[in-house]
Amino acid sequence: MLEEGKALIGTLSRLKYDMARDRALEPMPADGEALVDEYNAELARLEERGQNTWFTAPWLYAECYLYRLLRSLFATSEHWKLFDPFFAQKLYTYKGSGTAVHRLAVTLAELESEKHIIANDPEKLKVLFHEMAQMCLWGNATDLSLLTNMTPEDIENLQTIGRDAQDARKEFILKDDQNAAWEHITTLKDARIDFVLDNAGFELFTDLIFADFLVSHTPFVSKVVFHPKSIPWFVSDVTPPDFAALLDVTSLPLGPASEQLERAVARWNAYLADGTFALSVPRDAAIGAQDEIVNFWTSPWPYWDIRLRAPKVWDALCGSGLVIFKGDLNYRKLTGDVRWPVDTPFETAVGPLAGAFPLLSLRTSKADVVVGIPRSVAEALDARDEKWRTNGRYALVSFVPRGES
Ligand SMILES: O=P(O)(O)OC[C@H]1O[C@](O)(CO)[C@@H](O)[C@@H]1O
Repeated sequence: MLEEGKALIGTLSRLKYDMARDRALEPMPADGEALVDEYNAELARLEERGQNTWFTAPWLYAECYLYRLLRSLFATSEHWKLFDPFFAQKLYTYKGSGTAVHRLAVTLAELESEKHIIANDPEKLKVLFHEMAQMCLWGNATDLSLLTNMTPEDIENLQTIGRDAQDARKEFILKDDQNAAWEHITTLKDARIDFVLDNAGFELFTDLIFADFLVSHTPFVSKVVFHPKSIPWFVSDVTPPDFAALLDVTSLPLGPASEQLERAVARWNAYLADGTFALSVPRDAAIGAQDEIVNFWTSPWPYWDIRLRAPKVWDALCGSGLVIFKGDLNYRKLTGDVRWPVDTPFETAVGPLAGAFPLLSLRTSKADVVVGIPRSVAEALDARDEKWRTNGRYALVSFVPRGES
C-alpha cells in the first residue's frame, strides 16, 4: 500500500510538471468509471483544433478533466480506490469553522422557540428568508480551491454572520433576485426543492440550515433533495462521505453551543430518516459509485444541453419546485462559461434552461463570467479592483422562474 502510495505521488508530480510545460492532455484511461468516452471524445475534438494542451484547452474542460483524471489514478490503484485525497482537508477546515457553525446553530434554536410567531407573520418570514438566503450565499465564499492561502482567521472573517455582517456585505451583491425568488417560493405548497451542492463543510452546513428553515418554518416546502458529486471534485465539493461526515456528531466542530448544534444535527438525521431530506444517491454510496444523474455533475459539459446529455437529470429538475445551484462552477456551467457582455440577462445566458424549471443560483464570483449587471457597475468595478470577478468578494443571486406552458 505504501509503495503504491509513493508511486501515486510520483505520478502526480509528473502531471504537475507536464501541466507547467503546456504538454498535451493524455486520453483518460479506461478505468471502468463514468464518462471516459465523453471526456476522450471531447479531447479528440480539441486535438483537431490544436487546443489539447494544458494552456490551450478551454479552462472549463481542462479543470474538469484534471479532477476526473485524479479520480482515475486512484480508481485504477489496488489499495487507494476509495481514497479521497481532499477528505482530511475538508474535515479539518470544517472543524475550524466552529465560531460561525455554533452561532448558526444558536440562531436555528432561537427560530425553533419562535416557530408559532414566525408561522403567523408573513413579513417576518420574508425577512428571515433574506437572512437565510444570504447566509447560504456567503457560505460559498470559503471553498478550499480558492482559499488555500488563507489563515484560519481570514476564513473566520469571511464566515462572520448575523444581521450587521450581512448588511455590510449587501453592497457586494451585484445582482439580487432574492425578492423574486421569495415571491416564487410563496406560490409553492408542500413542494420539493433541489440543491445542486457545491462545497462540503461550512458551505454544506449553511445549505442544511437554509433547507431546514424552508421545511421547518414555511408551508411552501416539504422535501429537499441534495445532489452531491460522486468523486472528489474541485477540491472541496460534497461527496456522499462528506455529507455523512457532517451529519455524524463525532465530527462536529468544538464550540460553546454544542447542545444546539447536536439538536440541529439530530433533526437533520431525523429528516433524512423520514424522507424530508434526501440525497440523490444512496447515503452510503462509495466514492466512484455511478448512476445517470450523479455522473452528469462531474462531466465537463455546460448545463445548456442537460436535456440531451442527461434526460434523467432533466426530468428530475423539471419536477422540482425550485432548483438551487450553489457556487461558482455551477454558475459557469449554467452560463456556458463564455465571455458574455455583463449586461446580458441571466435568462439569456442560461439558454434552454430558462423557463424549464424555477432556477436560483447563489454564487460568489471566482471566475470571469458575470452576467445580469449594468455595464456601468462593471466599469466602475474594473476601475477600482481588477480582480473583482475572481476574488470571491462579490456575489450574485440570480433567479429565473418557470415559464408559462
Ligand atoms: O466552489 P466553487 O464556488 O464552485 O468554486 C470553484 C471555482 O474555483 C476555481 O476552481 C478556482 O478559482 C474556479 O475555476 C472554479 O470555478
